[in-house]
Amino acid sequence: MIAILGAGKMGEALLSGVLRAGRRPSDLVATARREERATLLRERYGIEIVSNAQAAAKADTLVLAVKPQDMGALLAEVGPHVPPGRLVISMAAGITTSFIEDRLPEGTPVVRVMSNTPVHVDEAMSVVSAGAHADETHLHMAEELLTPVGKVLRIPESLQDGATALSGSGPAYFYYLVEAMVDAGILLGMPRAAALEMVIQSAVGAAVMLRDSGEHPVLLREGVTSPGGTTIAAIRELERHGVRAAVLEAIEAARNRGRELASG
Ligand SMILES: NC(=O)C1=CN([C@@H]2O[C@H](COP(=O)(O)OP(=O)(O)OC[C@H]3O[C@@H](n4cnc5c(N)ncnc54)[C@H](O)[C@@H]3O)[C@@H](O)[C@H]2O)C=CC1
Ligand SMILES: O=C(O)[C@@H]1CCC=N1
Repeated sequence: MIAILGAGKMGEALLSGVLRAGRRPSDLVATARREERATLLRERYGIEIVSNAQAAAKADTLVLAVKPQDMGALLAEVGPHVPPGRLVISMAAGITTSFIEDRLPEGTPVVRVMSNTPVHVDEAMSVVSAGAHADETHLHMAEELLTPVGKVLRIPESLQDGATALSGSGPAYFYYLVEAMVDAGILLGMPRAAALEMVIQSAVGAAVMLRDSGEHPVLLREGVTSPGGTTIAAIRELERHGVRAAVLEAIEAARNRGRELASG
């Protein structure tokens, strides 16, 4: 049995993905802080909503899906109820496996995961790292849980904060660019709906070519950039405004913020 502790946005997305992948609602339990949330999850997925202590006691795999700031309190609550040897999977940004291990019974296997919101459409990017007591079997169990909702990559834990900045937050950067491009369409006199459709389809087309062509992004961009044409006029402005440096600094700032989260 899998328990999702703190089934908010990410926890619910994983929960629904696991059910789409064919697990039965009776194989899952979840916990929620508010009663309305518990009722909604029960009605939407037909799963049992229990207390954190009950979930910790009955599940073989515990998925911790609360915000980093709530992790200390959650572990203090469930720590005494986790039987030895249970697999604990954390989805939280910044929280290290040692932070979790220190608050659970000695020897608890912990796998740290960073996923992203495309879990909703089975296109997530998830990265996994083993804690001190997690072995191949535990990594494999985490991968089995996450593979139905997208791609999974193993990385050393030292790269987890970087992965959080790159792929955990990644969808937000693309949405931000889409917003800005739609604004540009409005500036050029287009109706908002038309601008949105043009930008979204361009994003989808570009993403599919990136994923399926095997070409490096530089070559794909060169394919769009005609000598003396329109694209290079835009690229010159992006370069002049330092967009590449801004992206590097933004993602580094996200990585640094991740490092701060474990300390509260
Ligand atoms: N939103 C995102 O794009 C991503 C979030 N994450 C990570 O996933 C985790 C969850 O994030 P979200 O789903 O966005 O947050 P959220 O706020 O939607 O979900 C957390 C849920 O936990 C509940 N909760 C808090 N303490 C609890 C407790 N003691 N017992 C039971 N329930 C409790 C809250 O009421 C809330 O419903 C975070 O640690 C975040 O760093 C990871 C990747 C992407
Ligand atoms: O913004 C955040 O802290 C979370 C972690 C990765 C994406 N969202």
